[in-house]
Amino acid sequence: AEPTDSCFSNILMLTDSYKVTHHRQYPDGTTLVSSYFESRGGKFPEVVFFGLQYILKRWLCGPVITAEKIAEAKELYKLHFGQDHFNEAGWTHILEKHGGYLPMKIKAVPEGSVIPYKNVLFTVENTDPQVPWITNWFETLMVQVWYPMTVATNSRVQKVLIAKYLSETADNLTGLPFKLHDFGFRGVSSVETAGIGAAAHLVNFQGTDTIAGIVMAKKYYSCKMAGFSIPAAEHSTITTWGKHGEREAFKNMLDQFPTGLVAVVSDSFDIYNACEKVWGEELREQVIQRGESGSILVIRPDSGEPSEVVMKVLTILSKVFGCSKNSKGYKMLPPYLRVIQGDGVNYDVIEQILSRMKKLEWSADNLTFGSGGSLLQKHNRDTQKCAYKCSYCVVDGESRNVFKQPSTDLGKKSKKGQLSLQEVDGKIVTLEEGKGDPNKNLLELVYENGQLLKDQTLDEIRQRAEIDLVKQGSKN
Ligand SMILES: O=C1OCCC/C1=C\Nc1ccccc1
Repeated sequence: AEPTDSCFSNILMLTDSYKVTHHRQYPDGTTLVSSYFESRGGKFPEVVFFGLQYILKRWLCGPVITAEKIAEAKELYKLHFGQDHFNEAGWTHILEKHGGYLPMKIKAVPEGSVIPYKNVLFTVENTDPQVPWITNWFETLMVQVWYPMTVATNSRVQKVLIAKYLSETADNLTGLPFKLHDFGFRGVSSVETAGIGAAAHLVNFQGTDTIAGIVMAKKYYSCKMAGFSIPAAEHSTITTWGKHGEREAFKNMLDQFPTGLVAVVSDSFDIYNACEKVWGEELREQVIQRGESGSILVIRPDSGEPSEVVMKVLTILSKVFGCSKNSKGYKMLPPYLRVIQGDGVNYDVIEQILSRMKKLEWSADNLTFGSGGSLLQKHNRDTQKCAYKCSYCVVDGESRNVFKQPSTDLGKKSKKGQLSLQEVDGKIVTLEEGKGDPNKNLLELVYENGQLLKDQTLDEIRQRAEIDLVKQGSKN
């Protein structure tokens, strides 16, 4: 566990209140509770599993239980419930017998795996028969994996979409990793959310402005530099030059960043005038001359109906700077000029823009997208119906397959018995009631008794999550 200055450093207080009372609710003689996590369904038919390793490393590894934390929790729950419900004896047992390490075992599918929903993604069980209630104590923290998993899933679906249009209208897919840039830091609910959400996007892409994600990927996924960005203007660095200062402001951008890529938001007053008169006439020569060193100006609209604005900007720019046809016969701006659309972007808007560009014979390679709230925040646990349920237990030595099957919603039916994830006839399926072959279980032991047994890197995770580029390419 990392030295936290946060007030959330006592995991005895990082659970739902009702769970504090659950040790008294299991049948006497219960020695094992085994639970599992799945996406029961939802928006995307297959999910990218990502983010459990962060939760394990952040909260569950090492001697996380101490006498001080037990005392602090005991006091808090006495006030919270008005009675003594906190299981002081149980946690003291873990402290004394296990040195504060959690007697728990977790098997999970490798991170970055792309798994059809309705499949077990990880299983949890207690390793000390005296504390079976520990399995579901940590449901609260571990189910938060819904967030990075859903962000990675949604981000990947957009990668497949953009790859499709690139394979149809671009010379190659080289630019794909940078075609969806993370703009979401300010739009999420916390710095931690930004970190894990941005890291989830970086499973699929390499363009980000959410620095928290870089830090997260470095610290928890052994990735030295997970994402990249470029010098870019914001409205204040343009508008401070005055209503009639846009030319100076734009020229300053070219002067301050004479080589490489530079992005300039150009809609402060009139994006079309900015493209035609300022970039296209007043600064035209400098833009072209800059291109001689391979440098690129990225013009950024930031308002208006996205597909209409992008098309008008492309049309104006091609009029003043010219354009050529690529190997697929689609129009390309000169190599020193590109466009980035970062306003109102989501899956449907990307589809709308790229299909309209294709119809008007423009290559998708002219454009990059930025996405914020839709990429990192516009999700909830129900988007992929993520749930954690007990499927197996042992009471007085007797094994029991456990399940729920609500007559009022069979979609909430849970899996029974000991589960394993296996490939059967090329399909990934979940085998229930102990029917799986332990040697073919895709779930791997990642955590046992406070130790992380598998330390996965972002690099390997990216490979696992890679989309089928060949299939995309072959579509043209
Ligand atoms: O507009 C924004 O909102 C908030 C996040 C950053 C941001 C823009 N950044 C950027 C980076 C690279 C090229 C162009 C823009």
